[in-house]
Amino acid sequence: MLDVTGLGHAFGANQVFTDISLTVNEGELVCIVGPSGCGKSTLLRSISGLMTPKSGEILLHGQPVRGKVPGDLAVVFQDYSRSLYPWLTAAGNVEFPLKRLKLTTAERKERVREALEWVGLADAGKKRPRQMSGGMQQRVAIARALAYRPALMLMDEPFASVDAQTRFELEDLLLRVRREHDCTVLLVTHDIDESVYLGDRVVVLSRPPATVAADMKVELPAQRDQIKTRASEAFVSLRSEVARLLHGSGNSEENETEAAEE
Ligand SMILES: Nc1ncnc2c1ncn2[C@@H]1O[C@H](COP(=O)(O)OP(=O)(O)OP(=O)(O)O)[C@@H](O)[C@H]1O
Repeated sequence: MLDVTGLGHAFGANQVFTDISLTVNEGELVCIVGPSGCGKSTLLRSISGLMTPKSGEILLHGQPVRGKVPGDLAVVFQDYSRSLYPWLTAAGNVEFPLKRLKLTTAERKERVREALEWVGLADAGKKRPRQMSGGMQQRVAIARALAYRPALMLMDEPFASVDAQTRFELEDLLLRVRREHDCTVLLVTHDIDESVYLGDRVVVLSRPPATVAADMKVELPAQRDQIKTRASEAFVSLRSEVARLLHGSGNSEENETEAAEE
């Protein structure tokens, strides 16, 4: 569904990445991890058509994405406080992008109701962002993306701004919704454990100028559990491998500390 080939980008003299190639197949959840500054957000912005990279090609359903935002794509950013319209209710926020689609009012309302139900906010449709916790606001952002029914959902550190408990809940919510509704997801995270817990594959980027250091299949049962999965031998071994690759790429102190903890 998504084919990225030989992507390279520089901001002035700052070569961020060179020769990034990756694919995401229909129905897959692929996580990208990499050291700070290796261009993860730049890569997602390029795929979403918000910017044009200097070299390489991005094909979505075989069609090139070059500086135009594809219609069947949705993006969820880390910063929920800036991604929701504060003057709209939760339902209004979810409904807003649907106005671009050719739907009747009844169909639009039904999609909003359904998406809010998926994320456990069936009763919160009338609340405004300021009346909701951070975790609830991020659920609204996810509901908005899901209601749109994108062919591909891009998520840039979607759970980085919420507390640990909410993060676990939102991770499981993503896995459940994705299982039940067949979404294809490309998700960027700083968190090695999260990448292994969520991913069908983990793509590890090296430090800048970044390339793909590894593209690993996550051999864990599809049904995951925050306690059992994270304690399993397969999980521990995979996370060690990702940490080793990040460490091996000679990146930031943060990742070196993680690797040292193995
Ligand atoms: N609009 C811009 N203009 C100039 N430089 C930029 C711009 N956007 C990003 N950069 C630089 O490009 C590099 C990659 O940034 P990017 O945000 O894509 O990395 P990242 O891997 O997502 O980082 P982090 O993990 O810290 O969020 C950084 O050195 C950043 O300073």
